[in-house]
Amino acid sequence: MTGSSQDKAPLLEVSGLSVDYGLKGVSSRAIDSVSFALRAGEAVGLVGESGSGKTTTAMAIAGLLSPNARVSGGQVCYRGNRLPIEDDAAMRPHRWSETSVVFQGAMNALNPVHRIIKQIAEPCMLKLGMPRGEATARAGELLELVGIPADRGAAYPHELSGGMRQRVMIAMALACRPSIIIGDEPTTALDVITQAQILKLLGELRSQLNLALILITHDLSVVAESCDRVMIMYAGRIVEDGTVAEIFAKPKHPYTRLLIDSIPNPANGKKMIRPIPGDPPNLVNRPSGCAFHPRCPSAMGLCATDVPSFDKFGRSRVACHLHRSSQEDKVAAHA
Ligand SMILES: Nc1ncnc2c1ncn2[C@@H]1O[C@H](COP(=O)(O)OP(=O)(O)OP(=O)(O)O)[C@@H](O)[C@H]1O
Repeated sequence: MTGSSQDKAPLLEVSGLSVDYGLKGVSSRAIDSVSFALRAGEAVGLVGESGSGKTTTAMAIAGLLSPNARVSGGQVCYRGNRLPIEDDAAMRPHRWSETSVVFQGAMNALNPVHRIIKQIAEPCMLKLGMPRGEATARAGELLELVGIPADRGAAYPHELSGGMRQRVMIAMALACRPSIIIGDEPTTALDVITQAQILKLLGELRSQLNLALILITHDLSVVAESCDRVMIMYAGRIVEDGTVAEIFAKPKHPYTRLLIDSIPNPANGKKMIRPIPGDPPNLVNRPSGCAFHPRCPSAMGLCATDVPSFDKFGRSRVACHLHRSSQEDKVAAHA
């Protein structure tokens, strides 16, 4: 963990960010009032069930929202400057520059008919204005940086293993010298050993280049190994945010507790992922109050009517009616 980054001003500040998708005339809010800050060199895990809004949050920050998405509120500031995230054209110069994304499934993202060196050199030419020779030399350096000998640059994507292709994707993401890398399930398609190697590489690059990392995953054990902090998302909102040590030792939100409980642990005989009972909510028809209340084992009357705001606890924050300084007393009194 890197406690030293704690005192520095944020590199990225996301405030009240909301994004809606329009589909067949129906609008649904995919993320709602998402706020957080990210410091240089910090690694934050973004965790939640499928559909909780992790990718939408990432795409809004990176300027890669799909055409049917609309930023309906909030702002994103990079080094104190507001990014024009609601304007696709104005966002173009920022794309892949300040924040880059490494997606899962490199085979789909790479062009099968171009040598990998060419694919890495391209963003150096297009975004950094480098002449071809200089861009090719930089592409070779980037390959070496991600652990691939530069002379393998002549290979086509199908000639590389899945892990090597993911390393190529990381090299491409680094091409324009970003300060933030978002890994959107970057190791999901890989076997366990290759997954560990790619996570190790991201960790090494992070300290070598002082990169901030947002790691999107369903897998809390990946977060525990690779991140300083974790943010838990449910139905488009962050419900808990804190250091990995705090959240794993003392999860406050019932959803976080169930997520942690769902991790298999052969040491105590829990061999399979234990799914959380119930289904994630339909975002077109979001439950009132706390969106988790219909599935929450600890829900109270208030949870069905009032949206919980954040309360701070040390370096963590949680949005849950069970955990308000005043409410904690009430709950304890009725226990
Ligand atoms: N292009 C789109 N058009 C319409 N709805 C979308 C689009 N992309 C995402 N959504 C919806 O927005 C919500 C959030 O999706 P998002 O992909 O951000 O969640 P996620 O947490 O990243 O999920 P996953 O883990 O499955 O990738 C979901 O209800 C999803 O169906």
